[in-house]
Amino acid sequence: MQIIEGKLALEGNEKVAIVNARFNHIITDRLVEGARDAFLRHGGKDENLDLVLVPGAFEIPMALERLLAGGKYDAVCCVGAVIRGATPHFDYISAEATKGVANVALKYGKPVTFGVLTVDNLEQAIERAGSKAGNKGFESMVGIVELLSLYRQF
Ligand SMILES: Nc1c(NC[C@H](O)[C@H](O)[C@H](O)CO)[nH]c(=O)[nH]c1=O
Ligand SMILES: CC(=O)[C@@H](O)COP(=O)(O)O
Repeated sequence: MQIIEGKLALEGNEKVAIVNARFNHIITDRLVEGARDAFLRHGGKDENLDLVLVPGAFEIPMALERLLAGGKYDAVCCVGAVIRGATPHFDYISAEATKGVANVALKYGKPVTFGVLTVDNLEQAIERAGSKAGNKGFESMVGIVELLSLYRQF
């Protein structure tokens, strides 16, 4: 049986964008740090990494669409933090961000990962932004590294 999988190493010439939602930036800034760390530690060059800032998670899909349509980037890592409040707003923002990113990714066939936290409270967000539950930004960029290697094979 042939197993086709990506390597956890960049070639060094890949151009990648991070789309970050500023909302809850106390959290999302940490996700960006994790994503950048992963990119550099897996062979990426800092001059090949761009950070695109949008107001909130709801705006991530449109920024993703414009970045991929422009053809400048080999992959896009999306990060954000949607934290449940007192109203159903959380459900709408989370759903639209998730489905929007998925739909755009399928349209362009380039590596896109979803590192947007959708959590019930700030403590859960902190745990996933560089503490006891890891860093979702780092994890999402590792996914980009793997997909860039994988998609070269087919
Ligand atoms: N409550 C959160 C938001 N809300 C803002 C929306 O994402 C959007 O920017 C606004 O509705 C204007 O279109 N965004 C997050 O990223 N996280 C939240 O917890
Ligand atoms: C995810 C959100 O939009 C949330 O932060 C909004 O809080 P609230 O539901 O209390 O207005």
